Amino acid sequence: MASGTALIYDEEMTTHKLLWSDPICDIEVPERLSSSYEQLRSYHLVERCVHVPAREGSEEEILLVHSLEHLEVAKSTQTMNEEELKRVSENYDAFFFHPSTYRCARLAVGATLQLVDAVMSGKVRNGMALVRPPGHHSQRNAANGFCLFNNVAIAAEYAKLKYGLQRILIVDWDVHHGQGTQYIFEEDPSVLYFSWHRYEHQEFWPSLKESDYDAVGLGKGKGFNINLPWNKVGMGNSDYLAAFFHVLLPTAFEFDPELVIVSSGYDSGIGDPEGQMNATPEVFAHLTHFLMQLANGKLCVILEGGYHLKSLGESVCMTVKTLLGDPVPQVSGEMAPCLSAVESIQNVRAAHKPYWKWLAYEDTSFLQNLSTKSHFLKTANSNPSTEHESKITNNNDTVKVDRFLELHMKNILFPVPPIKTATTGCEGSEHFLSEHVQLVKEMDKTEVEALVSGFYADLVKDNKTLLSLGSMFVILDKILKKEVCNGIATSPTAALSAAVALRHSVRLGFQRVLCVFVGDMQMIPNTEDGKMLIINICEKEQSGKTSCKHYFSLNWKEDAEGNDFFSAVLGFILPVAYSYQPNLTVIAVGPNRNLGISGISLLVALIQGLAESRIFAVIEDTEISLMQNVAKLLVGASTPAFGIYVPPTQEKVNRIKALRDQFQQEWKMLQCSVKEGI
Ligand SMILES: CC(O)(O)NCCCCNCCCN
Ligand SMILES: [Zn+2]
Repeated sequence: MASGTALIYDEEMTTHKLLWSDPICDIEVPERLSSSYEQLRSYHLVERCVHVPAREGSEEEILLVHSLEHLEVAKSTQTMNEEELKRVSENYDAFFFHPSTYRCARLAVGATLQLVDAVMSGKVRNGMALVRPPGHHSQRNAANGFCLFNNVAIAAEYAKLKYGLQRILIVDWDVHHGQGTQYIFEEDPSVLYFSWHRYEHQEFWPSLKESDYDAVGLGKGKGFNINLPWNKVGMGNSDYLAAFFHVLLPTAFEFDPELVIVSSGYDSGIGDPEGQMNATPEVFAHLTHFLMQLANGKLCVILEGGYHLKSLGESVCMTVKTLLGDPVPQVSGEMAPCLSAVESIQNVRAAHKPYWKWLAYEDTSFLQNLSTKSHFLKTANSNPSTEHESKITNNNDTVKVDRFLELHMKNILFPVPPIKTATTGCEGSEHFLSEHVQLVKEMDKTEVEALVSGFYADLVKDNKTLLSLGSMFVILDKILKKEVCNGIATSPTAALSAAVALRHSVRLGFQRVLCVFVGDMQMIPNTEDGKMLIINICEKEQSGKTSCKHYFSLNWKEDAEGNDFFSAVLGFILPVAYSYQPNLTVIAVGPNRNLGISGISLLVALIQGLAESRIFAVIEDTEISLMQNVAKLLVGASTPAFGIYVPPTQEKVNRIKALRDQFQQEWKMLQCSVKEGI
């Protein structure tokens, strides 16, 4: 199994720079690259990565996407003087040439391809390339928006050719629409292009009609181009996460890419003069973590934009930290997407309904047909309360943003726990022990009895249960003290152990404990006014207990053909969990589980984004192979395998929709449509 994270950086790419005054292009400065690299060094992240050198992209590789004419024009600029450079630059929208631009652009292409090779050859699992000039605006025959060659588009064509790939996902989280990439793959069903971008109803650059949500691709490519326009500035963490839960991730898992490439622009982050958005650097750790669950972890992150140096640097570090497998920091801010964001999410889901199975039963019926887009213009003048009040009044106040970020990042970059996973010497653990795993000693009986005496004492009869509780307490303590990141234990009665673990965690001081219980829960602890939130995934309604704000019973029967649990995890469990913002997650699998190992693995993999990846897993001791799968995921030893994708049935979609409709006011991350008339 490939491991390791590549970092590609060559300071020669800092020689390209603007030689004359141009208020549009003067933000694309060489320091974008050097200060990002310095930030990575200051957090000791460079030394943890595998260094892969850049190289020059060849002319042949550039011609995979660009015309010979475009290549020749670019090549001819190397020997031009400033006046000639200025004249050539004026042929393009927002581009500048320097005598070294051509060389730098070829290095940017080559660095990108080096990263694709390192990942596809298994030399590393994933990686990041810090490159400039960026690429996603450049087109077959034109430079545009600071971009000369389309690095990411060339990488996709290169990967198809060299590795015979048939499904590549490009995620473009830059705040500008990568229209170049869209044009290149518009008719190509083997490349799924997703972009969100500041749009403001076509007001914002590049102000194209084809950047709107109804540009779904052409011909055979229909459905493989996804545009999510942001029609207001000030979008934040919750808007970005909602876009992943309700648009990108369900589509990405159905598409099942063999490789994921990110057009990683950080001008969608707070403080950036171009984006004017509010998302804080740690959100990129979450976005990266989600994409690492696709394509067996094969993820190539390529720098695009990002013009506030401090915001850019912090976001780059959050991305690389996550690629390295570090715990994902708690995401800040109110977990409630704004009305405008939900509208855009609803529109793009409606536009793509004809092309994706996961959307087949989502009813977008009450939407008027898409031609009457004016229907949603009503929020163009919506009352400000439903939009995010922008934390930073104007992003141009760089010093103010620097200070905000200084404070904000202080309590985020916690020390990485020395050990990933603690476990007892339980059945089957010998298979995954490594330097990342710590065996915990048993607790002695009297100590356990003392701890359990408060409650459930009558339930704890036999020695075996007592001992399993003992090791559980030791693991929980280590997680609480942040000596380990997560832990796993087996139990003869997982339901009892989970209940005891929940009570113990609350008593130890965890304020919000999320418990996801798979199987027959037998006993349901009371959720103590919100200190716990329980999601029970069971085969049948628990006797009498109906769902309420802090207790959900989600009926689910594993599909015989494969894994149909994606819609439940992405459309319900994660939105509720992110709304709740737990500081500990307990995952328990009881007897007669109703989910396959791949469904449970998906749940464990995705839920690691919560509670700073603090997870305690307790598994019924009869489930040896499940235990090993979960343990490997917690250690980070294996890239996830989630089985054969099966779309949800109408009945299952309706069950999730019913829960969503019922609880979307309590847990606002569930929102993915605006009801008529409110
Ligand atoms: C890589 C990137 O997406 O960050 N390039 C952004 C280019 C912004 C150009 N702005 C032109 C404004 C004209 N009024
Ligand atoms: Zn951009």
